[in-house]
Amino acid sequence: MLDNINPTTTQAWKALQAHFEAQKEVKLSELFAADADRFNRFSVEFNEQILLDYSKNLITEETMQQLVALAKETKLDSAIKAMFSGEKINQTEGRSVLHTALRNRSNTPVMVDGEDVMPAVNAVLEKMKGFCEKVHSGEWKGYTGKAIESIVNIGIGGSDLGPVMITEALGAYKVENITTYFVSNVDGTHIAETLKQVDPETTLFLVASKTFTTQETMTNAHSARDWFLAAAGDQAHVAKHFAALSTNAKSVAEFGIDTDNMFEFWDWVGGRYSSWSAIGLSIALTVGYDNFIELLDGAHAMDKHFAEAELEQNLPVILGLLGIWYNNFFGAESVSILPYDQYMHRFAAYFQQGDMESNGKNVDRNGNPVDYQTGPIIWGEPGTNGQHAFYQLIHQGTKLIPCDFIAPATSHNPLSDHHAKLMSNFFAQTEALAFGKSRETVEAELVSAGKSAEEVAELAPFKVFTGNKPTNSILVKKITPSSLGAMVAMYEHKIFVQGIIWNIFSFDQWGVELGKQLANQILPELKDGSEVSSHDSSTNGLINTFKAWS
Ligand SMILES: O=P(O)(O)OC[C@H]1O[C@](O)(CO)[C@@H](O)[C@@H]1O
Repeated sequence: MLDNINPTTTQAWKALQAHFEAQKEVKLSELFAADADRFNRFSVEFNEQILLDYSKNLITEETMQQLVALAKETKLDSAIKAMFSGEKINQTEGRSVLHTALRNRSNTPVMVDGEDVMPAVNAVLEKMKGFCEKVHSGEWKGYTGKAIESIVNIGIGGSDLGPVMITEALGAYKVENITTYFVSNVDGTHIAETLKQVDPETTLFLVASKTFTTQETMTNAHSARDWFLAAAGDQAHVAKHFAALSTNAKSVAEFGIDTDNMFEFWDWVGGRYSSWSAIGLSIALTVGYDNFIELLDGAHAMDKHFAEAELEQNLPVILGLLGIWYNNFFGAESVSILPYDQYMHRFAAYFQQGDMESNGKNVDRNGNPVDYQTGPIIWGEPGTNGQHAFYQLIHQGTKLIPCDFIAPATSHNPLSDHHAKLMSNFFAQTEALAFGKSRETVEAELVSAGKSAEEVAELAPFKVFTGNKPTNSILVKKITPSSLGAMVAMYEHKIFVQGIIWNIFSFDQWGVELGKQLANQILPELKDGSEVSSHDSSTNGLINTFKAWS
């Protein structure tokens, strides 16, 4: 059981509040001017792979000490132990939270209900390995004897976003002769457009669903099967073209997928934490099984760091605490994740679910409404595209938006000076956000551009950058399966840290249920043309207009 501590009642919270009042006007320019060693003081390196520079945050040593005190007072240490040891910390669903066991490469026993889960984890990995070997070697043949060329992963949420993000992020590692597609949206366009690109004789569908009941996924899976059977004819051919990644063997069999083609995982794997499980089969098929294992290795190294490093030196803890500083004391509403790496273009989208589905909660672990802010809004796009879209607001808007800038030191595509240009933007942006441009500098520039005194006075206010916008810089040596695994695990654990301190349950997602229930009620009402009157006037009006127009 997790401790149950309202963070706002702790000594540390009160101290942080007083500290915030005393230093909320602090200026990054002054902090840097006063301390030549600030970069060294506020940066941590992980395994010569990842450098987290958090010196461009609105913090002093005292801030960090008090934030760490908050983590200690809210019993983060014991919560970390509880998670890794398989305690049922997902209390509203009565489940352990063990995505860390899926990548437990040291293979030490992890117990759930008195049983070590590692033999089952390893058995599924072996099965994935064998399957990948057969598909990649061409030994696995479709119903006309041809090798597999296309993989279509059908899943949504955690059964889609992680595999999409990781296969894209590891684009440089893709195996030859396999093209992977992802279908998630129940909008028929998604599956229809995908099916136009593939050939039933050479396509393997992975139906990825923890529950195997999700409306979007099952609808797409049925349409894929219909399309396949229209070409293949015989139901017996399904076995060569459909595999299931699920916890629900019964529904997999009912769908008609041979359970030999089922890759199992368990209820102690949360959907949004499931890329490390059988849900990762699309990853292993796309980038190769060995690279999938390297991904797990990287995540495991971060797990060890999270479990063992001092809180003051612990990357996920530092990130989590900084997030709390802005979310709960500065009143920041969102966090932007900005990867300066085209391969990582879905990273922010992935952690939108990871973070917002985990920590978007308004009751605490007692079931009482919280009277403080919990999970932030997560958003972002790859740099430099974001610079030409929304950075204006980050630089000169009225909202405080803490940003995580992520970039690899080495590019997989060292084409002329592209990477130097990309990186110059990465460095420039955090510098500009931190230090801005003063009125004096703006005026001097306008004068030297030959503007009159009147023009200078007129234009200057619009060209001033106040600066003092906080950022983290995450410099990665190179985006490899291992460093990516470490980075994903780092963000996962950041979310954990914050959920513990906010005294909420991070591993359920009841908030997605109501919409599903109502959609199920509305669906039969759309079947005929009769007028609907069972809802509020807006919903009735929309449904009836839809019926009239469709
Ligand atoms: O893997 P499943 O069971 O199809 O669920 C898909 C997604 O739906 C959710 O339950 C709700 O969006 C997610 O948590 C999950 O990742």
